[in-house]
Amino acid sequence: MIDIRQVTKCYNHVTAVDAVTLTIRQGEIFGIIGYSGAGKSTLLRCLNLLERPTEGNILMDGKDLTALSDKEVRKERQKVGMIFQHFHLISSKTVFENVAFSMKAAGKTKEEIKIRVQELLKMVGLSDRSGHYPAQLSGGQKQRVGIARALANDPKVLLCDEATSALDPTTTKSILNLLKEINRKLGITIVLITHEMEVVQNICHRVAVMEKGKVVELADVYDIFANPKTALSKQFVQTVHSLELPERLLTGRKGPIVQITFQGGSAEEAVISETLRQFNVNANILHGQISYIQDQPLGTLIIELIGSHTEVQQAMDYITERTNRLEVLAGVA
Ligand SMILES: Nc1ncnc2c1ncn2[C@@H]1O[C@H](COP(=O)(O)OP(=O)(O)OP(=O)(O)O)[C@@H](O)[C@H]1O
Repeated sequence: MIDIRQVTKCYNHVTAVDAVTLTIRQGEIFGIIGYSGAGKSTLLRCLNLLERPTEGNILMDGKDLTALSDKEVRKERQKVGMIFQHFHLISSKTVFENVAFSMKAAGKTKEEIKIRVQELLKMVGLSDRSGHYPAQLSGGQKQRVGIARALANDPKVLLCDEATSALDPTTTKSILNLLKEINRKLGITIVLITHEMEVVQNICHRVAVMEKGKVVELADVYDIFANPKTALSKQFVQTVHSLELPERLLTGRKGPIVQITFQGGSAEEAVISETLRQFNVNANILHGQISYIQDQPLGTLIIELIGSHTEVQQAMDYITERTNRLEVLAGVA
């Protein structure tokens, strides 16, 4: 468990992180999202004291890292692995040597290193690339080496600094799947920063949204998609879940156009067909999508409801009662 208590980091006159308090739970995948300059990297680097907070404390499993000397911090840092957007591999060393590097520094024997590196390369799917140099690898393969290297000293926590931002969408997916597998199989806590909501949707259990050095929203990932509270979270959610209707569809309709959000159980019920059976209205489907976040369905549907004023109103009340989320987009009857 990582306890971040009132952490502030200032650079001269810039407050990069501003009094952040949050707890990252053991074994979760925790996302930190924000636009460029929000303070994500600085906060992440404070977690293993690559940056010393100007104020506040970082507690890892109850131990206050900010109270330790630099030497003690270096020892504690071995419990935390880190992977980077641009991989940071040593170009003059082979894949094997890159992964082995920090194990040597930690005092492991040659035999221990050999066995462990082979294990790690197998886990990241690179057993056949052991003797290759970074320049001979694709971006995805380089990141796999980065992940193997980060796991070399059996860390409890893995920090990921925009780990997939330099990769294409397919490679991104495979790296995210690998991180998910590592989290599930090894129980390692993962903290990742990103500016892509798709990454959060794909892999995270909880997310903190950052703006100007502060955490403006903290929620389970499903909840942030189903019910984003701040304008910034809404913007991020819309980058993944946006049902934009052409302007011409919003005008000249016969009835109101409503957007319905189906969450959890309601996404699997036949709310619309039951509405049509109970009330004398027709529904014209204009747009819709259903996503699965942490295996939970989240659906959005935009329909035009056609019928008498009273029946349409009753139908809307019924849908609201069943789904909790109905928003009139245009043409109230
Ligand atoms: N070493 C530094 N010296 C001075 N200012 C810094 C330093 N590192 C970060 N900053 C400033 O702190 C603020 C937050 O930067 P940070 O890199 O943490 O944001 P970020 O959300 O990670 O952005 P990005 O996604 O672009 O990396 C920015 O205004 C940045 O210019």
